[in-house]
Parts: sequence; structure tokens; C-alpha cells
Amino acid sequence: MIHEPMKIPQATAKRLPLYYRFLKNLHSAGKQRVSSAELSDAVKVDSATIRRDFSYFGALGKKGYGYNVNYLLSFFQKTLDQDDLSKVALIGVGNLGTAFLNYNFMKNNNTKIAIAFDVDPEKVGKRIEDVYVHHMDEIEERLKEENIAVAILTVPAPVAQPITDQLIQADIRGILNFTPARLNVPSTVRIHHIDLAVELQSLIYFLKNYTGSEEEDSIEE
Ligand SMILES: NC(=O)c1ccc[n+]([C@@H]2O[C@H](COP(=O)([O-])OP(=O)(O)OC[C@H]3O[C@@H](n4cnc5c(N)ncnc54)[C@H](O)[C@@H]3O)[C@@H](O)[C@H]2O)c1
Repeated sequence: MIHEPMKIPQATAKRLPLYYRFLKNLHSAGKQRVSSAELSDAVKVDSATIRRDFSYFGALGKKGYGYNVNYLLSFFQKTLDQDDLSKVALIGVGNLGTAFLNYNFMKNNNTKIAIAFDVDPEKVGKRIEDVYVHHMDEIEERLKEENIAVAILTVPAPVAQPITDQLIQADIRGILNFTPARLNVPSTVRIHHIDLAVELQSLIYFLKNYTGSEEEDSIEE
């Protein structure tokens, strides 16, 4: 989670986890410094963008030296709240939801699906990868009890809006929406849509219309 007081552009904020993951790998490999060209090559973001991004958080690379890995890492740890485990709820334990439960987010960062919800009696009351599946009737009570503010939505599109309304009642602040539904939420709630069909279409569009190594993908705003 990004701390409120520091205002950095949204496109930069979205790239932070990407930088963070790569820097953690460098740190584990015992590297002390990294150049923007090396970073650029690894995360596939052009080096001018990297330099601009890093300037927002006061990391000014020195010519011929690059960036100090430890400094950047501790900055990212603080900024992304990586010291705290970010607990997330999963709504809809179907094909996609089950895949997310089986995927161990902890490998890359401290985000963890802590609780799941469904309405299917076959799924409610079961545990998948240690995560208990509760009935939707309990959602408001459970989310408040566990102090969970982020939800991943993997339910059929037609029920996405009513479930979103329930999530808002439960004081959710962020939703990662995998359904194709476009959701109405108050301005206090942030939604990130991940629509694989749209991403694929846009990739194909870029392949058809641009040549060479055009920068950017879904990470850029
Ligand atoms: N499967 C994929 O590869 C994929 C890819 C991209 C997007 N999506 C989207 O993700 C969503 C889920 O896809 P899926 O393939 O996992 O579907 P699915 O049918 O396998 O799973 C949906 C789950 O939601 C549960 N559900 C239904 N109504 C509910 C309600 N009111 N409250 C709580 N849970 C409820 C169902 O019981 C089921 O477990 C869909 O909107 C789909 O379009 C899926």
C-alpha cells in the first residue's frame, strides 16, 4: 500500500512493486548497486522513465555509479508497507479464484489471501491452501473482524455489482476486479480492472500498428 502523504504520479506508483521485486533479487544476490540501464533491461521500462520515477523518491543515481540497492530497497519497503502483511479477501472460489489460492503471493511480497467467500455449498466450509471459504452472508462481519480492506473479485459478471455493494458496506477500500463488469463505487473506493480479453486485444493492436520496441504496456497509465 502506498503511504498517503507522498504524492507520486499513479503510473510511477504502479511500477514500484516491479522495481521492488527486482531490487530484492539483486539484494539477495549480494549486489550493492545497479545502473538505470540494468534496471531497464530487467523490468522492461525505459531508463529515462526509471530515472524520472526514482527522482520522485529522492534517489538520484550518480553517473558511473548507479543507484544504491540498500537505499532503494529500504525506501520501497517503507513505501509499499512491506513490513506489514497485507491481508486480502477473495470473493468467488471458482476456476480463477482457486488458481489464485493455489498461487503463493508470498513468494514475491507480503500480500496474502487471508479469507475467501462463495455461495456454493460445495465450497463453503472448505479450506484451500489453508484459506477458509466462508459464506457470503458472513462477509461484512468477517471483513470488519479481520480488518481487511482489499478484495479480489472473481465471481460471474452478473453478480459483480451487488457483491461490490456488499463490499462497500463492509468498508472495503480497494477492489481488484477480474470480472468483465464495470463497477460503480464511491470515490473513496479504488478499483483496478484486470481484463485479460482487453489486454490481449491491446497487445495484438500494438503488434499490428507499431514496429520496433515501443515502450509500455498495461503498467503505464
Ligand atoms: N477463468 C478464467 O480464465 C478467467 C479469465 C479472466 C476473467 N475471468 C472472469 O473471472 C470471473 C470468474 O471466472 P471463473 O472462471 O473463475 O468462474 P467460475 O464460474 O469458475 O467461478 C465463479 C465462482 O463465483 C461463485 N459465485 C457465484 N455467485 C456468487 C455470489 N453471489 N457470491 C459469491 N460467490 C459467488 C461461484 O460459486 C463460483 O465458485 C468471471 O467474471 C470471469 O469472466 C475468468
